[in-house]
Amino acid sequence: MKIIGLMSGTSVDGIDAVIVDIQNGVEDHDAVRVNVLQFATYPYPDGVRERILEISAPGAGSVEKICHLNAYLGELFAQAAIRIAREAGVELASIDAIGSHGQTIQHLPQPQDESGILVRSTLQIGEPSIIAERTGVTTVADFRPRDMAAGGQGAPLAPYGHYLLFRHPTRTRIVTNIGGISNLTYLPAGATPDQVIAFDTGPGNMLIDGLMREISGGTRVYDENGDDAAQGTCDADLLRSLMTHPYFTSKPPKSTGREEFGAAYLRQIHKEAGSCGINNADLLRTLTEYTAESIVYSFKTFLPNMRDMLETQTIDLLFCGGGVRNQTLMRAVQQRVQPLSIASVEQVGVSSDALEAIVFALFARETLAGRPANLPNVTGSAHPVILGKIIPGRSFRSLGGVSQT
Ligand SMILES: Nc1ncnc2c1ncn2[C@@H]1O[C@H](COP(=O)(O)OP(=O)(O)OP(=O)(O)O)[C@@H](O)[C@H]1O
Ligand SMILES: CC(=O)N[C@H]1[C@@H]2OC[C@@H](O2)[C@@H](O)[C@@H]1O[C@H](C)C(=O)O
Repeated sequence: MKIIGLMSGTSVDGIDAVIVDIQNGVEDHDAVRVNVLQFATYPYPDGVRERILEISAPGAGSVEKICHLNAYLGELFAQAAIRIAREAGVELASIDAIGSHGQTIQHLPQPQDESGILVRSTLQIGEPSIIAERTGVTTVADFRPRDMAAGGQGAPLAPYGHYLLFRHPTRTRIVTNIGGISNLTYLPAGATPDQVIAFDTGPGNMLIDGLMREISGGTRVYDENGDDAAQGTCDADLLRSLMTHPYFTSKPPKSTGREEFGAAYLRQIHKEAGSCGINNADLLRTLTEYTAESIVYSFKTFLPNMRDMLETQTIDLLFCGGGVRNQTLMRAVQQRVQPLSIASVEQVGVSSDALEAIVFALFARETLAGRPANLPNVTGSAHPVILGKIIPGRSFRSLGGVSQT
């Protein structure tokens, strides 16, 4: 079956769109083989990123703006689906489903007490009704809230996709996605779903990107190849101080976002750096080392036998997401996991850039087949749940499936 996956992540750099062809029958989910027919990232039109960040910031988003952007992003996601199909030379009518993550504008996974009712919330926008209407294709979206309703963090969800795509009978693997936020999935050799450990490790490129925008007055949105950070020197005292952030020692299940590691946090870091007389180049290098340090700290703190496995090189460390292009960042990770050599997911045959969109294409299939795609031991939900909301397309048909437990 052919499915389109659509994703815009916490970097808010554009819409990742993929068309995958899944050869296996829908009942055969445990040995899924995904063939990527086409992948592209369609940048947001000018000014849209800023508008998304504005409505994501505390106190800044009016309900009108959110309501409008939900519909506008729905249009942009629909255009992305239509465009990727055209570029692949595939008729929309032959697409079985679209899985759309949408754009996270708020993620509040810590329960807030409302007179004894514990409320967790998360909001992804990019109206799926518009995607289904414009494409005629059954669209599955809004994957996170159901996991939250079952007591989970609603994130990270990709680990189930990582489990389907990367688990190995004899090799233990860690898949680390360095997007805006970084998240890892630990897959012990011969893993069963309940053995997967996964969580957000903290900042990915978010702080690096934020500082680059500031330094360049908005003309540069990331540190290309990590070249600027390579010119600076890490400030060991600031790095030590940053590593005292309570997120790192808090035990999984855990997930995070811009709320914790976004603009307000960067302002705080700036203040601290300023009072220590740290220049911009050194601050950029320090933030790059901080990102690497927090990722490797997570490996060593929360994953079993990590130190031994690094020593004996009996683990594959696979990286994906835009951060793999930042060579200074990847060198900083490499130095911290010696003697092991890190690799990209590309080395095991999966596109690093397309991976998150592929995962949401897979999730659409799981939902339409009536199968849960959350991992309760990862998100903390009370039980497995079928994720998402289904907007029927023109020739909607249920793929059958099992009832939820
Ligand atoms: N050539 C490059 N050099 C350095 N960094 C790069 C390069 N290309 C991309 N990046 C980084 O990767 C980021 C985008 O990564 P990605 O698309 O994986 O993030 P995302 O999917 O939006 O985030 P998340 O996974 O947190 O939802 C950019 O914002 C930038 O920081
Ligand atoms: C709330 C939200 O959108 N979280 C994203 C973000 O980007 C990376 C990390 O933080 C992860 O928790 C998640 O995305 C991936 C796709 C996930 O759910 O696994």
